[in-house]
Amino acid sequence: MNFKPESAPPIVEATEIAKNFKERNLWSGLTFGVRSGEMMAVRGQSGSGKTTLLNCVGALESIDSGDLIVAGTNLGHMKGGQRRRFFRESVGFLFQNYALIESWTVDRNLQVPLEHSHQNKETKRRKMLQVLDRVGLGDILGKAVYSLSGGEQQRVALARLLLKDAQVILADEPTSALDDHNAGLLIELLLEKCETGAAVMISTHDPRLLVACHTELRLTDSSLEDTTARPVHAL
Ligand SMILES: Nc1ncnc2c1ncn2[C@@H]1O[C@H](COP(=O)(O)OP(=O)(O)OP(=O)(O)O)[C@@H](O)[C@H]1O
Repeated sequence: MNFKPESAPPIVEATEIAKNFKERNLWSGLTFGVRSGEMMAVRGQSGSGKTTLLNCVGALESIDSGDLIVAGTNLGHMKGGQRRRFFRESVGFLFQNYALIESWTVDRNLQVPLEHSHQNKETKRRKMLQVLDRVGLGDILGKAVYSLSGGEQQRVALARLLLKDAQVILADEPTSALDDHNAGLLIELLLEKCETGAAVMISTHDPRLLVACHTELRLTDSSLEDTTARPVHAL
């Protein structure tokens, strides 16, 4: 793919950021950047704070010190309501547990990213069917999410992500329930998001996904040893 690290503008800029839970320092001194068109893998053992880092970049949680600028906005200075708006407008998040509302239909879940769009009902329905098709699902708009398999639910979550025009895409272990075919599809779709200018950060151990990432950030659990993080330009 045509990723040009030097020429692309930074979308995520973290400088000496730290996160604590009570007396425990999860990570500190974390400095990295993710540029438009770049896909970064976030690695580290269980409990090293990968999900928390994605949550901070997505403004779902706050950092305790340092500067975190995402899509031109300094997240350190934001209050709760502003954070929620920032998340809604600028972030696409593929959650580990999919974050679909299980009692709702697929249609109602896919309406969420289109809520503030002025398109008419028929256009929205056509878009929803298009993204379902992209992830290999047919017209399942009327089905309740709880009636779908884990892999199908994960693909509905991916379809919802595709409907959102976000500058920052965050994905938490997105291939965990996917077979090789669907993992390949997910990688292809995330790289397409990169090509349209998004910055992508993925928490993953999956070698299928790691080889597709342009850069890598490693976290170590600071309760076990010193926290270090280093961006590695792998390609
Ligand atoms: N809101 C919270 N309050 C207190 N501790 C928390 C909170 N959120 C996460 N933690 C703790 O912070 C640590 C890091 O959690 P996190 O989920 O970010 O790690 P992770 O690297 O994504 O782990 P895994 O690979 O197992 O998903 C864990 O020990 C977790 O219990």
